[in-house]
Amino acid sequence: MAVFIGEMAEEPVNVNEFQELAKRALPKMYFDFYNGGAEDQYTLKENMEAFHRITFRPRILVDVSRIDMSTTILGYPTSAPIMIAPTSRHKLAHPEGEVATARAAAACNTIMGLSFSSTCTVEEVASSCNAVRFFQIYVCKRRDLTAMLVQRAERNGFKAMILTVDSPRLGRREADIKNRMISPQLKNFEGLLSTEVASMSRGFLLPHICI
Ligand SMILES: Cc1cc2nc3c(=O)[nH]c(=O)nc-3n(C[C@H](O)[C@H](O)[C@H](O)COP(=O)(O)O)c2cc1C
Repeated sequence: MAVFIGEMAEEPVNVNEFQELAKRALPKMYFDFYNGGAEDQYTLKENMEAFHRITFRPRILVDVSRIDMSTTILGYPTSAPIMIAPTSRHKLAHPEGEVATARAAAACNTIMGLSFSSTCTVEEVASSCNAVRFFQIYVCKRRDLTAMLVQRAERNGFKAMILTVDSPRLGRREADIKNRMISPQLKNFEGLLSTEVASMSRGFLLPHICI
C-alpha cells in the first residue's frame, strides 16, 4: 500500500510506521483523537507494553512451504485470527470513512467490526462490501434504542454484536480537551459530533447516555 504525503510516496515496511505517517497526514486534533488515551495515558502505555511482552515460540524443522492462518470467529471464516476492531469516526481520516475500511476488510477476507460511533451508516457499509460484518453497541439507558439498533444491524446483514461494556462514561482525554480549547478547527469537530447526534444514523448516540 502506498501512502502519499504531499509529493512523497512511502511504503511502510512495519505497521508501526502508519502512526508516523498519520501524524504527518492528519490535522493535529484528529491525530490526537486517534492516538491519545485518557488522563496520564498510563493504561495506554501499559497496554502497549503488555503486547511487547508477548513473544512467539518458533517451531523449527517443520514444513513452512504452505502457511495457512485462516480460522473462524463465531463460525465465520477469516483469513487470519485478526479482525477489524470497532473504532469511531473514520471520516476524520478519510472522506469515505468506514465504507473504505469495510472494503479493505473484504479485500483481506477478514471481518469488519463497525463502531456504534461510525461516521457511515450501517446501510452504507452493508451496501458497499460483502465482508462479514459485526456491529458494536453499548447498552443505552433507552433500551428501545439499543433494540432498534440491533434490529437495524440484523436487517443489514450484520452477523454478530460486539457489546462494549467498559465505557459507561467517556474517558477524560486531555489532548482532546486542549485541542478544543486552542484549535480554530474546533467548530468543525463539534459540528461533526452534533450532526452525528442529530442524524440518528451516524454514530448517533454517545456513551454518556449509556450504562
Ligand atoms: C481511535 C479509537 C477509537 C475507538 N472507538 C471505539 C468505539 O467506537 N467503540 C468501541 O467499542 N471501541 C472503540 N475503540 C477500542 C478498540 O475497538 C479496541 O478495543 C482497542 O483499541 C484495543 O485494541 P488495540 O489494542 O488493538 O488498540 C477505539 C479505539 C481507538 C484507538
